[in-house]
Amino acid sequence: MATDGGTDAPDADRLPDEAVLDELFATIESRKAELPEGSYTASLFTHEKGENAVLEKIGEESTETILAAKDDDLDELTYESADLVYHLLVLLAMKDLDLEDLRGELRDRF
Ligand SMILES: N=c1c2ncn([C@@H]3O[C@H](COP(=O)(O)OP(=O)(O)OP(=O)(O)O)[C@@H](O)[C@H]3O)c2ncn1[C@@H]1O[C@H](COP(=O)(O)O)[C@@H](O)[C@H]1O
Repeated sequence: MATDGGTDAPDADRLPDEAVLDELFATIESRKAELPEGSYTASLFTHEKGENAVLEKIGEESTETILAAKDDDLDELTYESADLVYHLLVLLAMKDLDLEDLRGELRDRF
């Protein structure tokens, strides 16, 4: 897991679980705007091949998620799912989409 590269990240011990996705996305958007050195997330927004790198990661993490599920390894499934969701959120931010777009799409399916 990446270390925090800035001062805007929430205190994980005090953050309610239901706020984690919002805080993660806000951190990703902050990295996109401020591009701090040493941040893996920022590197994805600055690298020439950043979009391809994210797409490749989504492919890799999807495969690892599938393999964990097939192995019934629930810890690994949780870990790989988190990697997958993180990279998916980076991709949304890269395309100027946000969690509201995702929530709206899901809400429309109810
Ligand atoms: N949730 C994540 C997160 N999940 C995965 N990653 C990074 O994604 C990269 C690729 O993941 P992998 O699992 O593939 O890691 P790997 O070590 O290359 O392993 P392999 O699969 O290649 O063997 C690693 O560098 C991970 O650290 C993440 N990097 C950051 N975050 C969040 O983003 C915030 C900002 O982090 P910075 O990127 O440091 O600014 C952090 O506080 C976290 O909340």
